Amino acid sequence: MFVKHGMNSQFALLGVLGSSAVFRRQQFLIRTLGGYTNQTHQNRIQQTKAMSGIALEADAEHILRAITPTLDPTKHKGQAGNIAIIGGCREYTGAPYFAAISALKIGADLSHVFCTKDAASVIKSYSPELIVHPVLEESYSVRDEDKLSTLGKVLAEVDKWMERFDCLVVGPGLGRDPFLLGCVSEIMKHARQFNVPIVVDGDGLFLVTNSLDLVSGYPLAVLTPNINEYKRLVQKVLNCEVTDQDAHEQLLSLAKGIGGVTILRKGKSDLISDSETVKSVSIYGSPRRCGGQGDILSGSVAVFLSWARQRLAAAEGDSSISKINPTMLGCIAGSALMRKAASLAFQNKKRSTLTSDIIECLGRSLEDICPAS
Ligand SMILES: NC(=O)C1=CN([C@@H]2O[C@H](COP(=O)(O)OP(=O)(O)OC[C@H]3O[C@@H](n4cnc5c(N)ncnc54)[C@H](O)[C@@H]3O)[C@@H](O)[C@H]2O)[C@@H](O)CC1
Ligand SMILES: Nc1ncnc2c1ncn2[C@@H]1O[C@H](COP(=O)(O)OP(=O)(O)OP(=O)(O)O)[C@@H](O)[C@H]1O
Ligand SMILES: [Mg+2]
Repeated sequence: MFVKHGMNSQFALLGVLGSSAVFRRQQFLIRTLGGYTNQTHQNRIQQTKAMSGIALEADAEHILRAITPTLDPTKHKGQAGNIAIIGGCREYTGAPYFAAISALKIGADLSHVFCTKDAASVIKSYSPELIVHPVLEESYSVRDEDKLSTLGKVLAEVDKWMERFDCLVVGPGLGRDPFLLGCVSEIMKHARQFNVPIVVDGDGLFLVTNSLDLVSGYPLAVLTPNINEYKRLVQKVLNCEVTDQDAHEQLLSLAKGIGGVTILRKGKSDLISDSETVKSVSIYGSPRRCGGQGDILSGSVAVFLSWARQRLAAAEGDSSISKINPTMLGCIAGSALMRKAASLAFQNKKRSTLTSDIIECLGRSLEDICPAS
């Protein structure tokens, strides 16, 4: 994992900061993100603004530049990210594919999909780039007396890989089969034990809304609800209806109510909160609402969250940025890139824009903001 590969010693840190490109990125971070340290005066001002409903547009392009790693010939495979999607069942094979391929297109080195057997061969046939594990089982394929041993096998398969993952994305195209969701709950508990960040989307949010303990109090959990998923979360946790008038306060309360997880509320503007602060991403975007855009977002957030953790680990010991929350950075960067790619794709394809067209624009969108060389 990044943090393991990260250079922890003081000597290494000086080496990192000595490189002018990296130093400039650190300065970006300090300038644009210092406000995330909830003890700072600036943040208290931001908090007050958030409470009064003023939009706090994130400086998303600066964040993208600050956390995107340079392409360095000394790096080896895996250091730019090893992402795993837990999703894909009989009904849905597109969603896990979209999330996994987006992670690669942005710059992750490896992208895995853990799905049901039915879904695996279909997903493999979409792309040879993905590493597909046909390990999950739905109720219809397991006899009651075999359920315990099947759960053990599923966990053993995922655990073999867990330590190597920089982030899990739980939920794209997962379905809602009770036995399958039970297995995924256990996978999430193991991920927490290994301190692996978890982005929860799609049917993962259906699971989590009914079992909040799976993420509650885990600072490396990110929830990315759409309009329906957000409504269900608000009803369950806050016991009220969604409000757009006090959207910031409600999001803060929701993130606090789930023990400080980070929530990215998708919509016309994406609103992001880690229970301490609220940021919005409104730049770019597309009027097309084709299915699958949220899956691109979840794969993107996983990559940027991993890169943000790596960047912050490299600056370990620098008190000015040590309290910056990597989950906020990952969400802001993922949201901005997804919206820029959607906007570019729409310029070309207009009404016929599809999720695959947006995925094709991810590389150029990042290149425009943060050139590879
Ligand atoms: N091409 C694909 O494979 C795509 C798959 N998707 C996946 O589709 C799943 C649902 O996402 P949505 O954004 O549509 O979710 P929403 O919650 O926005 O809407 C789903 C609708 O279907 C109902 N529903 C879904 N599953 C049900 C079940 N088992 N029993 C009863 N009602 C059920 C819900 O109540 C709701 O009305 C997710 O796993 C998501 O990742 C989407 O990401 C879109 C693209
Ligand atoms: N009205 C809008 N204007 C601009 N962008 C939007 C709008 N609504 C959503 N988006 C963007 O589209 C992306 C996906 O959001 P959406 O609400 O479609 O997710 P979803 O329903 O989970 O998608 P999926 O079909 O993949 O499940 C988000 O990054 C969000 O920024
Ligand atoms: Mg979705």
